[in-house]
Amino acid sequence: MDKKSVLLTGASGTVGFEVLKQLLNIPNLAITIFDKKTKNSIKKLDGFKDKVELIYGDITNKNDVKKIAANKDYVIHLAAIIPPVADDFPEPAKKVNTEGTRNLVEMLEKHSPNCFFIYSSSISVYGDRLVNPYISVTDPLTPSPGDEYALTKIASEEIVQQSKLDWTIFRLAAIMGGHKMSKLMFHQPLNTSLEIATPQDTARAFVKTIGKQDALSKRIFNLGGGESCRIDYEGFLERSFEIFGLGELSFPENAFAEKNFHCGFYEDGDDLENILHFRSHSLKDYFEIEAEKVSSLKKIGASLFRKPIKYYLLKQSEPLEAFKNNDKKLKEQFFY
Ligand SMILES: O=c1ccn([C@@H]2O[C@H](COP(=O)(O)OP(=O)(O)O[C@H]3O[C@H](CO)[C@@H](O)[C@H](O)[C@H]3O)[C@@H](O)[C@H]2O)c(=O)[nH]1
Repeated sequence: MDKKSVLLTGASGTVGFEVLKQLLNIPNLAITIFDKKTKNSIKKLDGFKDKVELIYGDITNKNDVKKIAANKDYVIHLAAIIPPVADDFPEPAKKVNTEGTRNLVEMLEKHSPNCFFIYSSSISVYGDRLVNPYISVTDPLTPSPGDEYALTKIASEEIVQQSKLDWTIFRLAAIMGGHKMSKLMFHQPLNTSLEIATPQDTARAFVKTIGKQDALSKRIFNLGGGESCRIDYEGFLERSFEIFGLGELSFPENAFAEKNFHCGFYEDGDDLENILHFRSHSLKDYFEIEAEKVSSLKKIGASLFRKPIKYYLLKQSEPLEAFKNNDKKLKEQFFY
């Protein structure tokens, strides 16, 4: 059998690193990985040097991208700046997410015109779906105000769809596991309908695109964990706090936003599952995996320092800050 050649960008990321590990289990693949050179990427990727072609570089730099663009059969493009950084620094996010995608697409059009381009977009493109949480790919793209990241993903989707390459786009649901807790936890309204997917299942979808080009070609899919991965955000946080030893979810009124975030249930999420069969985790599995990561010592520590930890978390709540400062604009953004 012919050796197929795969390029993976963003290989040290939460999803990317899982993709890398799974790609290595597939026979007859020549794998090239590309990532920004950082302490984290060096730590995670250098050990794979003898198994893959490892190239560090800047996705926005034409010379760097030229080095990885030739003779590829599959390109899994994950390199991106994600929230909260993307929303705090919209210009770099636009440059990396949108212009980086344009750069990569243009180089591939020249040097690998027959490759299959697999792009990772996000559920954030649908915006606030509190009222109508069942989401389909044909729904309007109406990002929440201030969601700069979603705008970069919408612009990139357009670049991909208008390219001369063959492509597929996956709009990723809430990927849970592997990300650090951030101020974003307070941007999500507690009554949000949440469908998660683990990084492992998400990665499996990307890896299983290999050999499935015909079924995926020029189509956009919602990628989520399915019915067994659904919960409301409050329930999700309650169980997470329990696992970490943080006790009850006891935050004051106005700590959490009431609107203008994203997430929902993917009504047509089974379309991708029926083609790729990538799901293996339910919510129960997710919580078990997370619980295993928390050592008894960590859990005891968290129970002892529950109060200061929650105080520290609460300090990051922008909705509460907006309320306290009576910041009209932000209050309108976060509350009814
Ligand atoms: O200029 C940059 C900035 C980031 N990266 C890399 O991009 C990856 C991003 O990973 P991470 O921040 O962990 O994001 P994930 O949660 O894995 O994000 C995945 O899922 C998102 C949707 O949930 C998509 O938007 C992203 O493209 C996709 O990588 C990492 O390897 C970064 O080093 C670059 O290569 N160049």
